[in-house]
Amino acid sequence: MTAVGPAHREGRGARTVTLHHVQRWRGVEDLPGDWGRCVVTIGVFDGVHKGHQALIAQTVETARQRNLPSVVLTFDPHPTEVVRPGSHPAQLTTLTRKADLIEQLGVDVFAVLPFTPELSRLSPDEFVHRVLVDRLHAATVIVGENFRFGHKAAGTVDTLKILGKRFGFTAHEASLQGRASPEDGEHSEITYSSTYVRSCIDAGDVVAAAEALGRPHRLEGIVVRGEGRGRVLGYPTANLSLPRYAAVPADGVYACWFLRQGHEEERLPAAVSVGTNPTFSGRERTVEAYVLDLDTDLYGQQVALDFVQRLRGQITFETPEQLVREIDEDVVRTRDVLGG
Ligand SMILES: Cc1cc2nc3c(=O)[nH]c(=O)nc-3n(C[C@H](O)[C@H](O)[C@H](O)COP(=O)(O)O)c2cc1C
Ligand SMILES: Nc1ncnc2c1ncn2[C@@H]1O[C@H](COP(=O)(O)OP(=O)(O)O)[C@@H](O)[C@H]1O
Repeated sequence: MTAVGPAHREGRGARTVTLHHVQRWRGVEDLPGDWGRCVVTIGVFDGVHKGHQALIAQTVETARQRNLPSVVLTFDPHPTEVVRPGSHPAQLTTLTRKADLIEQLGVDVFAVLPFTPELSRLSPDEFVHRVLVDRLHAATVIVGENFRFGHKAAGTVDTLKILGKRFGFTAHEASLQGRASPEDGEHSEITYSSTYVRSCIDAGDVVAAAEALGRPHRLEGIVVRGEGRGRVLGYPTANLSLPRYAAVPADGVYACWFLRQGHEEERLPAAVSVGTNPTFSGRERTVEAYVLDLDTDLYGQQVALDFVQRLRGQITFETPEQLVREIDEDVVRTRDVLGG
């Protein structure tokens, strides 16, 4: 791990937290500006899918070869929301999870730029000058083939290359391709995108989403109170309060892994319902997990669900007894899918 500046910095509203020896920076002021050169990749990286993973791996590898620190520069909130308020796309990963996933890829620095209207108005030239040159001292910039930056998304990889000549860095574009599976050979490359993963999740195809992500899609939330009906039915369900833009799979019933903060070594099978509880004429769309092999109070706990397979759609049953019989079957199917 390359040492890059002090572990903790306090600046005008800027925060730095060091976790697992990886530096996390927030805000332009927080980027040191007084260190050597680096290899940087820039993007939103929502989902950290296989294409992102390949791009970040290339950045880490290039940095190692040149004995420079590797930097992942990302934005929060999603730029689309700032440019067109109300248009935030479904979010595949929270900022914290994104940081965790990216850190696992071996980067030295995870830097977040708050995406403000002011930042969105910087021309490509200004962005490069202020952020990449003045602050980061980029030696090499590696971005995805579809990368756009600066006011009105006017900047492209070619813009970076031209500005690189002027400011003394090199720019490279990396394809966002990943191999479908190692045994499929070299002709099975597919281009991954966050939009594609969102559409899989939206359609309930969590298997295709997992294939593109390289791991199951995860929803994280806090367990809140529901109607108090589940326990009466014999199937108590932990109802998740989710982050605002969370990418929720299509209504239906899913086999998931259930994880709890503070119990990191444990993952339990769960039969999960996504929908409005039409049998009871519910209105609110909820995500509720019946956790197999567990009987404990979960209210207020931070939990996560990894979506492995869709079992069926939501059904409006005529009686609660019919619903319970179907949930009996869902539990059997969940064990079949997840094993154990
Ligand atoms: C595995 C599973 C499958 C479910 N399937 C359906 C369904 O097909 N139709 C439906 O109306 N509700 C379904 N539900 C949701 C129940 O109606 C809901 O869990 C119950 O009303 C308890 O709600 P509460 O947690 O708010 O008390 C399902 C729940 C689980 C755990
Ligand atoms: N195996 C389990 N799966 C899910 N929740 C459980 C389980 N065992 C106990 N619980 C507790 O029961 C609560 C759910 O009971 P339920 O009657 O459905 O109430 P609510 O409508 O408030 O969700 C959960 O929030 C959790 O605290």
